[in-house]
Amino acid sequence: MAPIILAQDLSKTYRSGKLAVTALRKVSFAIDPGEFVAIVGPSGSGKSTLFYILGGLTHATSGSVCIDGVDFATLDDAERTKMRRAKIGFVFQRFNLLPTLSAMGNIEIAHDIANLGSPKKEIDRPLLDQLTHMLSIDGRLDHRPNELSGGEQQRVAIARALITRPAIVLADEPTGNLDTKNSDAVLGMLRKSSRDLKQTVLMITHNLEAAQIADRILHMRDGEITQIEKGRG
Ligand SMILES: Nc1ncnc2c1ncn2[C@@H]1O[C@H](COP(=O)(O)OP(=O)(O)OP(=O)(O)O)[C@@H](O)[C@H]1O
Repeated sequence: MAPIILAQDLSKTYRSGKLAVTALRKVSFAIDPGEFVAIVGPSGSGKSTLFYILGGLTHATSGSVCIDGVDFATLDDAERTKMRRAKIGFVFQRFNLLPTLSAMGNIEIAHDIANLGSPKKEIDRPLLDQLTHMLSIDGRLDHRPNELSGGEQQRVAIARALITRPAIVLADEPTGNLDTKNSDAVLGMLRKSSRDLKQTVLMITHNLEAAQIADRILHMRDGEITQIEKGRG
């Protein structure tokens, strides 16, 4: 099976004037389609840097990233943006929903953005129904983010990430702002999306216990992967 994410010798050095901070040092790994992988590590170990590079939001200093067989380095900025919209769904710690749109509007706009520049395509209604039901937000779709709990907002953000059937969902501390109950629900949904929808999920977290829900756990320290552990899955 060809990997959906292939990272080879990724290094990143941030420079400002004479100062240089190396955040990643020759990081390599491969992730299979449908796998749920957690990346854990202490603050400053390079997790967010890796997230931004895999999401095509910043460049590596050296090394390569292939997403679904396409090497980022072969794309110009416009092509990379297009690929990011089509292939990657993002879930952030702060939910990042648009405050003036309803939950439904937030999900629909992700579909519209992913299809920008392509012939108009209707939203996938059966998938929308499945996701909103799975995430127990079907009764909340008319509400704006400020009328939803943190857990509900994050579940809307997950529906928004999954509605485009991205090759990968990248989640950066998705439970960082949630209490235990909502955190368990969100982790459960990410687990379910990998198991039932065959969705590849890469989740960054500080929380070693949360990481156990993954199939595999990559431990980072000082910009390197120091250990690969099997999760409970
Ligand atoms: N824009 C930047 N300019 C300079 N140094 C940076 C920049 N971004 C990150 N760093 C440095 O790179 C290293 C890795 O940071 P990174 O944010 O990737 O770690 P992290 O594991 O995500 O940390 P946290 O869990 O605290 O978010 C740190 O030493 C950090 O100070």
